Amino acid sequence: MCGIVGLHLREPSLYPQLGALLTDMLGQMCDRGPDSAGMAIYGDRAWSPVGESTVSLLDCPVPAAELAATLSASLDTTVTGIDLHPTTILHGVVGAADLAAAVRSVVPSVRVIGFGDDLTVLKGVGNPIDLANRFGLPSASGWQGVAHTRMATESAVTAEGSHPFSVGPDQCLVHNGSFSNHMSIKHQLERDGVLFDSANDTEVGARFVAKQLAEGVDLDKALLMLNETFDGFYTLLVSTADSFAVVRDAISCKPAVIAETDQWVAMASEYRALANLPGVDNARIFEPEPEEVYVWHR
Ligand SMILES: NC(=O)CC[C@H](N)C(=O)O
Repeated sequence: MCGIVGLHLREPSLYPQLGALLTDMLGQMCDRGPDSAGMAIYGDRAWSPVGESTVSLLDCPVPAAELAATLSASLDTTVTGIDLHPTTILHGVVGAADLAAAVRSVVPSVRVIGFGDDLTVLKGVGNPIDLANRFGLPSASGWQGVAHTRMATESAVTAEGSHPFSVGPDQCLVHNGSFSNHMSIKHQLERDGVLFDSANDTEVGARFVAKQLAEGVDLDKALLMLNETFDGFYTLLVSTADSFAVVRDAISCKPAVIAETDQWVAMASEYRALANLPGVDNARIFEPEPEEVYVWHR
């Protein structure tokens, strides 16, 4: 199983409702992955203020305020820290990659689970709705959000094994299914210098896409390349700083439904997660075709 939900808002008047809408969608998918979950929000101005970058961390051994004070001194700018156990969020007027590098030099054991100009990633072990409420997801705002409930197939039930995998700037990938040739692709990526954080098969897909994007390949092409390279079962939802994309394998046994209106584009593993969205009765609703790449841009 595993449950995927995602919402790309076109209508700015809906931005304040993003977190509430996404929480409702996530709640419908709890039974597809009740043990751990994760979510990514683009554009929440408390977590990702305009003009600042944001870095999301997992299992940070230092209180957020203490780490922020240390980083503020070393980077000579104001860094703000927010504790959302087991996730920590930091934001400041410094490049996202520089902030992440500074964090790693202060706390080498920490795991960076997301970084960018607009993106906050939150992950944990436990009931997905309990986690969402603990993180404050229902009151989050923004223009795009993704959430995932995990039923582990390829690695242990841990916070770092939960999705989204966010390994490039403002990028996220969530997956329902399992890749069957991920170890050989992982070894090839490692030979190319790519480093991994977990034993999870989905991380290999995320690293593969991030590598293509870093090399200047566009998202459509990167997902076509993923189709050509990865075997196994997958429905993937991939998001970037300006895009929202869905792709499935050739057999497409992992469910997916897309709904689209003038105000939003939404995707979920099952229709019931879309049923409460405003205006869904007038949405264009369809199941994505096998090996077809669907991309919407902001
Ligand atoms: N049930 C799933 O879809 C699992 C997704 C992925 N293979 C994982 O282990 O995290």
